[in-house]
Amino acid sequence: MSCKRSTCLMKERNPWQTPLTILIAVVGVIAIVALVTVAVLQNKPLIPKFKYGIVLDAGSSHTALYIYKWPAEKDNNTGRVEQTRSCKVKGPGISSYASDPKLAGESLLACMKDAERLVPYERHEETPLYLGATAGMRLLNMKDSAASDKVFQAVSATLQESPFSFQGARILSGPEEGAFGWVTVNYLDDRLSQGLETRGALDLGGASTQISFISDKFDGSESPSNSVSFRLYGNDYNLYTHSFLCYGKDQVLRLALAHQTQSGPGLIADPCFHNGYSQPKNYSVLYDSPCVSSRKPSDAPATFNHTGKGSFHQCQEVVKNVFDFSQCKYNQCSFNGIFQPILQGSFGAFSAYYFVMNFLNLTDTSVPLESVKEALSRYCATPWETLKQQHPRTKLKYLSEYCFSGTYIITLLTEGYNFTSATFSDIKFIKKIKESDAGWTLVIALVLFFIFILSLRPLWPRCSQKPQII
Ligand SMILES: Nc1ccn([C@@H]2O[C@H](COP(=O)(O)OP(=O)(O)OP(=O)(O)O)[C@@H](O)[C@H]2O)c(=O)n1
Ligand SMILES: [Ca+2]
Repeated sequence: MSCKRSTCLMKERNPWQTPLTILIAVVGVIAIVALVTVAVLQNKPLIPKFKYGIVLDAGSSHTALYIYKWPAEKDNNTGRVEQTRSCKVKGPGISSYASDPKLAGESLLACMKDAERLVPYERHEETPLYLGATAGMRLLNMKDSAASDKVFQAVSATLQESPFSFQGARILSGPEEGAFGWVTVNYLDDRLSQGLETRGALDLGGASTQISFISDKFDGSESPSNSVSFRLYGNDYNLYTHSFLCYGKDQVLRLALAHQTQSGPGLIADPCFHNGYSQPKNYSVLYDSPCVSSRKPSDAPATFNHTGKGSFHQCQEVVKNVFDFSQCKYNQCSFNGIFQPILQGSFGAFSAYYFVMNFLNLTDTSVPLESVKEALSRYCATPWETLKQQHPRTKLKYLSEYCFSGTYIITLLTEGYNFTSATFSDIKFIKKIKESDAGWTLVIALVLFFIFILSLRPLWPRCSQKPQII
C-alpha cells in the first residue's frame, strides 16, 4: 500500500463501528434495561385493584356465601359495591344442626376454602367477614335458645379460624331483613343515588316472608313498628316493612298440612300435591316447629300417608286458611291484623318467589293473572308420574312442592297483600340485578364494610360496639 500511515488509519474502517453493530448494541442495552425493570417489578407485590367483603346468609333452608368487591381507591364514598362470587353451602340451614352444632360449623368449611381462593391473598387479612341468620334461627331461638347459642358458637369458631377479619354472627331482625332487601334492590338499580322513584321488595324464604315499600300515605304514625326511616344520598325515606315469621313457604306448608290433619287422620288427600303422589309422613316431624307445635292433634298416630289430588282451586281454599282476615284495628291490613298501606309503585319479588315462578315458567307478569292461574291449575292437575318423567333431574322434594308453592305465592300476593289483576304486572320476579343477587346481604356489605351508608347504622345497633367499623 502506498499511502501515509495517518491517511491509512482514517480510511481503514473499525469493524465494531458498522451501523448494524451499533444497532445491535442499542437494542441489547434496551432489552437488558427492560428485563431488569420487569424483574424488579415482579418482586414487588401487585396491589389488588379491589377490596373485598364476605357475607354469609344463614337462611332457614340453606346457607350461601357472597363475596362483594369495590374499587380500592374509592374506599370512602363513591365506589360501587357488587357481588363477585357466591357459594352455596352443601346441606341444610344451620338451624337444622341444633342436635349436633359442630356440624353447622363444619358445613361452612368448603365455601370458606373457596373464598380463600377467590379473594386475592394480599387482601385476606383485611377482608371483613360476617354471618347473618334469618328465620330458621329465629324459630330455633324461640324453641330452644341454648341450642341456638351453641349453633352460633360453632359457626363463629369456624369463621374465626379463617384468614379473614371475622366481624360477628347474629340473627337479623325481621325489619332489618325487610329493609335491607329493599335497599339492595334500589341500590343495584341506581334508584337511590339518582333519587328516582323506588321499587318495593318482596322476599320469600323458607321460614319467613318480607314486604317493604314506600307509600306516600305512610308516615309511620299508624303503625310505628312497621316503619323504618333513613337518609340515603341526601334523600329521606320512610319505609313500610313487615316480616311474617312462619310465612316462608316451608313453614306455610306445615301450616297447610296442620290444617288438613287437625283430626289426626292416618291418610290425607292433599289438593296441593299431584295425583299419584304418596309419601308416609311423621306427625312429630311435621309439628316440630313453633309455627305449628301448639296445634298437634293429641291422639294422632305416629305417621300419616300424604297423598295428592292435584287441584289448584281446592289448594287455594286450603292455603287461604293459613291467613287470618278476621281482625284489623287499622284502616287496612294485609292479614293476621298486620297494618299495610295501599300498595304503591312497582315491586321486585326475589328468592323463592323467583325459584318457584321460574320453574313454573310464570315469571312474565305481562301475562294476565287469570291466565297465570289457569296455567297453575293445569300444572297442579298433572299426574305425579308424568311430572317425574318430564323433570328427571329436578330434586323430588322440590318437584313435589311447586304446585303448593305456586298456589301459595299467588294467594299471598292477591289475598294476602291485595295485588289485583290490574296491579299484578307491577311485580317483576327477579333473581339478580346486574351481577348481584337480590337479597339483604349486600346491605351488610354496605353498612359494615363500606362505611358510607351511615344513616342505616341505627338499624344495626350492635355494630356501633365494634371499633373497627365506626
Ligand atoms: N331451586 C329451588 C331452590 C330453593 N327452593 C325452595 O326455596 C325455599 C328457600 O328459599 P330461600 O330464599 O333460599 O330461603 P331461606 O333463605 O333459606 O329461608 P329464610 O329466608 O326464611 O331464612 C325453600 O323452600 C326451598 O325448598 C326451590 O323451591 N327451588
Ligand atoms: Ca332468605
